[in-house]
Amino acid sequence: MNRLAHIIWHRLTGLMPGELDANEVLWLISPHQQSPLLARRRAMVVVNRVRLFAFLFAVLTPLWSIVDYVVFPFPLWFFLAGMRLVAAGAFAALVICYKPSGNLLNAYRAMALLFAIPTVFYVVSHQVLTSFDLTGMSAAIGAGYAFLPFVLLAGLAIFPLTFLENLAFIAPMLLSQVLAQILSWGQLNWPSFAGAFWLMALIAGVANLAGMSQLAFMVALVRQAIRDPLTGVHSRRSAEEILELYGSVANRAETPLSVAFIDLDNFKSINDRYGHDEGDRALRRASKAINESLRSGDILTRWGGEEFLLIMPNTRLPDAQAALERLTGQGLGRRPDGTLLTASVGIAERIHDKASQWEQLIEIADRRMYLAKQSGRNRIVVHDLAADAPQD
Ligand SMILES: Nc1nc2c(ncn2[C@@H]2O[C@H](COP(=O)(O)OP(=O)(O)OP(=O)(O)O)[C@@H](O)[C@H]2O)c(=O)[nH]1
Repeated sequence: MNRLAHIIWHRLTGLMPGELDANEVLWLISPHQQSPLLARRRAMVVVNRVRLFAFLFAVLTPLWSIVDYVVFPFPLWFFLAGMRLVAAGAFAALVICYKPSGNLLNAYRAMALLFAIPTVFYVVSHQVLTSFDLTGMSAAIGAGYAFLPFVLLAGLAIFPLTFLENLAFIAPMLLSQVLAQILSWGQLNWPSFAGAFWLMALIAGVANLAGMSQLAFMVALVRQAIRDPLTGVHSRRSAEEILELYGSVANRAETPLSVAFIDLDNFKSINDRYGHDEGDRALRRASKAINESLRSGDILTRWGGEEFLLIMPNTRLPDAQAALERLTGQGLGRRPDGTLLTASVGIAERIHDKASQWEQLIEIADRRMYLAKQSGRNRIVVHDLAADAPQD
């Protein structure tokens, strides 16, 4: 049974573009536990697309009044033109007020507003149009208003969203379609309503798949951009982005943020004695050993060469020190001669070290790491005085 489930899962994930691993496939279902850098990039893309859409709607919505003017009786045109102006104003406000901040909640809000404006427009215009007895060309144009929900649902396809995020947007749109029909209960034509609703559900399904497929490509691209190719841990560039993100969150929420510089000891001798390839393998073993002892939420990055930077959000200095003692106590893998690979570590914490900028925090941790080296290596330094005892 387990094997069957494994085969099915394997086949399904094989359908996904971008060669996602099992964890990443789950990221297509729900935003929960997505990497903060992916969430940040997604939030930027979503807000930028909301603004593009809103700009197009702000221009096109009032322009359509010209067509309405030709085909509709004056009172109906007047009412619809007023609504179009209000909607265009709301779209323009979205373009002006929303800037991509990298915050996913902010991006959801922008999307909800983008979709709420035409949804309200649709529900109200549907009411008004059904109260007029339209014939000929005006009836044909009036019927065109009923396509708005279809356009909205199809528009979801341009956003890189997870399955559940898409559902959260699709459900209210389908519900408002039902609501619009119920409000005009008298004229309800059940077969045509059921047909239209079925078509909407199909479009929603296709848009959901399109959004997830965009997200899959984005996950693969972000992974390539943020990972160090040798060890697979975060690269220095992404470390700086993470520090920027976590630093500002910690400053705002007044929460602790610890960073640890982990510099492998006497690494040059591995290269010199056993060759560069053996050195690479030792680096991979070290990053694996550190990764395995991390708590979820801690982020390991390769700062350069044989130097790693561990970012520990919401962690006070004594807790960070205890975590690093546990880690270095086990050794960071083995050297080719079988002895333990050790490291010199410098730790700094935002509140304890009064560092409001992440650059200061890095500087302090780096200085302490050099103190650890000077004091004989294989030790952890958490203050600006030389350490006196090795780890083992
Ligand atoms: N194999 C391999 N070696 C690397 C890589 N990046 C940096 N190095 C090597 O790491 C070594 C770092 O040497 P040093 O800075 O002298 O430091 P160390 O020998 O670890 O000595 P201490 O830091 O003082 O304990 C150099 O020989 C670099 O060539 C890499 O990606 N692969």
